[in-house]
Amino acid sequence: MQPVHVWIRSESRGTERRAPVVPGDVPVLLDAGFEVTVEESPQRIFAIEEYAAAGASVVAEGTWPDAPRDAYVLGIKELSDEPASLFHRHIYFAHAFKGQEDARRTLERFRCGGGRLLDIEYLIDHGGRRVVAFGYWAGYVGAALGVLHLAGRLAAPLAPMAKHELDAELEGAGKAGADQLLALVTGALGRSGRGARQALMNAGVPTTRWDRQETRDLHKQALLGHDLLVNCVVTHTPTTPFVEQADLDQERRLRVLADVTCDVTGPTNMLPVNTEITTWLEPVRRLHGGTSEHATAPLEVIAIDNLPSLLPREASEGFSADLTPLLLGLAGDDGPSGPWRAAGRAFDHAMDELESP
Ligand SMILES: NC(=O)c1ccc[n+]([C@@H]2O[C@H](COP(=O)([O-])OP(=O)(O)OC[C@H]3O[C@@H](n4cnc5c(N)ncnc54)[C@H](O)[C@@H]3O)[C@@H](O)[C@H]2O)c1
Repeated sequence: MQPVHVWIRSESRGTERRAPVVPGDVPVLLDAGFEVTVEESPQRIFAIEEYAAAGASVVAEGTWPDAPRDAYVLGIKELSDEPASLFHRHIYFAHAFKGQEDARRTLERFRCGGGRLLDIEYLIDHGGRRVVAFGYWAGYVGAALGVLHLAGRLAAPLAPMAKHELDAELEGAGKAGADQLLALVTGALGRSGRGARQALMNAGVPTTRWDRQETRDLHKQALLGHDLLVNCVVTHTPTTPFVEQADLDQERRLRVLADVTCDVTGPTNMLPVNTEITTWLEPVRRLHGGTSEHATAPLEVIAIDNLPSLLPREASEGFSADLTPLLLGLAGDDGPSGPWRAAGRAFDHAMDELESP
């Protein structure tokens, strides 16, 4: 077994309250012989005292550039802009392998310092499936926001909350008439689809579930016959979109799209009537004013790309439960386990692309 040092850094984004490993999972790493260091953080949902009580070493916020060279620096979202060169092995969601904004700059920083990026999005199993993701709580919050908006109970700006507060709102919405709504979840068998179904169940909203099989021959009228569509589909092959511009002038019951997938500019956007995300400040945007001819209501969209951050405690707990056993795989005598090797290959590929003209 190889000695491993995991350094949990503070998040650079002020609204990011989640943690990749929760205090309750620190002993799992310590018992396996890991060294665990945690940076202080003003916004993290878990107090630093909880990490200290669990046995982690505590250091000041933002000190990871001074971490021992062999430490794995672990976070969730983007790094701070400094230092310019990165020489550690970093584990986080960098969104830097598909030509996204800032991708090149991020990769250049790794090249400059000789560090490595093990992007959590690229931790996959033999079947190519992601092994750790925030999907469940994204679906839960996405569906909840859709119901609350339809019930006239969504107050902006949004802010991180506790699950019991959100559930109380959902229950209230159900009692106030949301249980008369009809919801459709697409991608219903996936991680976020399951979360969405649970939130709708908590609100008492009758829900239709569609996954690949049910959308093979898309029944557009059936789709438009729901008040709320919660889209949780992941697909890499362009297929018939669920809602297109031409559908909006049709007679329809559909009033709100809660787009959990948020693939708003991608070639496989299943809701091409929308091409922009919405935000915590303005969670809902109007896409169509409705038609007098059919007496149809306006159509609105909620497409927030950081939904799990609104339930930071539950999102962190679920994520940590999946990530912690994987971290143990960093210590293998024969080198890191399969998912880490897959993430390493994705990084090498991205760096090769960077070099090519
Ligand atoms: N908005 C956010 O804050 C947020 C947070 C986390 C994840 N996400 C995104 O949510 C999406 C869902 O993630 P997940 O973890 O639930 O994925 P998942 O792979 O667990 O589930 C996707 C589901 O889509 C189904 N599917 C694929 N093609 C379909 C089709 N044509 N019709 C119907 N169903 C189809 C699959 O069978 C699967 O059940 C991802 O794009 C992810 O990046 C968004």
